[in-house]
Amino acid sequence: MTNLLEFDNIHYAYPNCRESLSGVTFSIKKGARVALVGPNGAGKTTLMLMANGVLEPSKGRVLLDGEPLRYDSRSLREVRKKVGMVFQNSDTQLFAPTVYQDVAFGPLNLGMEPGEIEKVVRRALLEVGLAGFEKRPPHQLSGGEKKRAAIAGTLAMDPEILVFDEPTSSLDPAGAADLMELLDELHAKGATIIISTHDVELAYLWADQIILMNKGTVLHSGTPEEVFTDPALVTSSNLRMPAVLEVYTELLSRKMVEKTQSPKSVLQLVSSLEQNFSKPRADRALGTIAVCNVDATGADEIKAWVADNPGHKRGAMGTRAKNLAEQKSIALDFTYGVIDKSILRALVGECSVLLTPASMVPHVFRRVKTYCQESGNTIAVVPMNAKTASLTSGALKKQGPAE
Ligand SMILES: Nc1ncnc2c1ncn2[C@@H]1O[C@H](COP(=O)(O)OP(=O)(O)OP(=O)(O)O)[C@@H](O)[C@H]1O
Repeated sequence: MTNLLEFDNIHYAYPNCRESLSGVTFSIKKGARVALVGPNGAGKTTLMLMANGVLEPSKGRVLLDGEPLRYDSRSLREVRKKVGMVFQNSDTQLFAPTVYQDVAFGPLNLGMEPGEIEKVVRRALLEVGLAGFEKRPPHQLSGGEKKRAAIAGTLAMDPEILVFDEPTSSLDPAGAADLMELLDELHAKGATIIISTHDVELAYLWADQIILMNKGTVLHSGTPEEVFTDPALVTSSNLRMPAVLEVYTELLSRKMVEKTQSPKSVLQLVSSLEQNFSKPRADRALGTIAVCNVDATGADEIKAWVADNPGHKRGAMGTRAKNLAEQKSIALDFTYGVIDKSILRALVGECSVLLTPASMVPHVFRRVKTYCQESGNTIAVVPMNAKTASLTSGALKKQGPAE
């Protein structure tokens, strides 16, 4: 895979200050999920502002698609079409009298036709779960809604790379989980995503590349496992190990689990323990997981299915699925980490149904299938209807049948 974005020996000092970035070098591949991780003042925000040319390095180069960034206004316009930035504080990004006008601002500046603007604004608002919010003044929105409106403004430009500074910092746990699901959806549709965070749990679980920073330098660029299983590296960046790894390390030292791939989630940790204490048994009755594509299934069909299957736990991924559940008074058992939770329930013989947007259906099938391959357990994952089944062929082709 080629490098989409490269930082080559970047130095930067704010006026009359000492250097905030000192010789930062790393690259990002197309389609990556990257987390810049580091303590306060590490230089994460400053580096992100380099990604779409808001700041120009005092020394070194930023390369986009192999081409060094140029800082004249015409070149910067092109860069900002490709690299969208969502700031930590949404209030600095939202300024128009209505949500519609805010989201339309970028496309309007690009000189898009009014008909086209309307299309992209409606699509962006639908994507972030804010359809119907067009006329609302942004300052009256909740923190989570403001964040989504700011993301819609960026999506309206259809960027290839999305950069989020501390995306979950002002959100409650449910809001943060919703937002990360939205990022997963955008990633599933092909976006390259970069976030900054000091939340090690989130970075460890979500990213496939970690850029560990401290004091304006990169300590390490590598996989989450490489970074977070190295206690010296974690300590040198004033961070701590993710809780699940800390528990795993303790269990390892007591020989209560075998040394295998480091667990990323409670599910994987439980699987390691289970492998040691009770080998998976072919005769054990496991629950099934039904998956429903909410983008192509009528709300009444879903409600009827749920009524016909009262024993199933219910989970929803993404705002559209959660909104639908709320509108139709479908009580949810899982609203975050839903795939892992449904697998955990299946392991004790309980069935679940997951309501998900179309883009996440193949992902659910792949995740369950991967779990089954790794654990030796066999959990059936089934499409709720034909409109969901049609989305699963890619997932099944890649990894063989799901059941
Ligand atoms: N506008 C500015 N003027 C002067 N110095 C700044 C400015 N913005 C940031 N700095 C300094 O640059 C360094 C890096 O700050 P930066 O905000 O990039 O770090 P960060 O890793 O994003 O921190 P946080 O996690 O707290 O947001 C810090 O020493 C900070 O004081």
